Amino acid sequence: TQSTRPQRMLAAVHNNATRGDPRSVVKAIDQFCRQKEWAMNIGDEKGCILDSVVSEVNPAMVLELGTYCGYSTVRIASQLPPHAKIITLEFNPQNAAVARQIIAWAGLGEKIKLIEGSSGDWIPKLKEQFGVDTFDLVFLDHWKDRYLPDTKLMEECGLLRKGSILLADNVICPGTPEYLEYIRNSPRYKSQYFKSHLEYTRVEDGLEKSIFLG
Ligand SMILES: O=c1[nH]cnc2c(O)cc(-c3ccc(F)cc3)c(-c3ccc(F)cc3)c12
Ligand SMILES: [Mg+2]
Repeated sequence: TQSTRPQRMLAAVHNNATRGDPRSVVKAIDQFCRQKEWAMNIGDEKGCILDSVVSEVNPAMVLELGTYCGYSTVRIASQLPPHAKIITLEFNPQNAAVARQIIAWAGLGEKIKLIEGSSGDWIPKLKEQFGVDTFDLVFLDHWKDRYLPDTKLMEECGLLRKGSILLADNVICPGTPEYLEYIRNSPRYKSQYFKSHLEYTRVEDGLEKSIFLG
């Protein structure tokens, strides 16, 4: 039967990355996406901006909305201090199955909790189910129409504290106009735009970094 793109990406990781070496997993995926098949990982150019935000925040608790195949999950987790954790939500079971194997290959299973399901369902359950207090960093990379409702949901569920950082992918391509309008005009956030390009292309895209002011 026909393989899927995520399955071919996983094969590229098994064939080209060293087990237990997260940077080689990231490199193998970027190589696959540049040379073989485009895929919607954040990629290396926006990935470097992600890396700099992660190292600046040095988070103990991270929430990622949208795992896909685990590229950014691995990229973030490889930079976390010991005992720090990332919870990542993925809606698509096929993507989640591939992400679990890519995360395992990178050797980061201890730092990463992958939850299958919708962000709207799971965000209200994170405190009771996983003993989460607040998140130091949230990476929004799931579905453009969910960025704003999920941000409001995180506020309502008390998952953000003064100083929590939200980093949102794709605010230009495909674009998240309602989210940008809210976050840039709300007195409860201070935002900054990082201009970049859509992964593996020359199309403009960017990341929006926002600090929750409480
Ligand atoms: O959905 C996305 N979630 C998280 N990151 C994404 C990303 O980094 C890129 C894209 C993207 C795909 C194709 C294209 F031409 C331009 C942008 C998408 C996306 C957008 C609309 C779609 F219909 C399906 C995928 C996502
Ligand atoms: Mg994205």
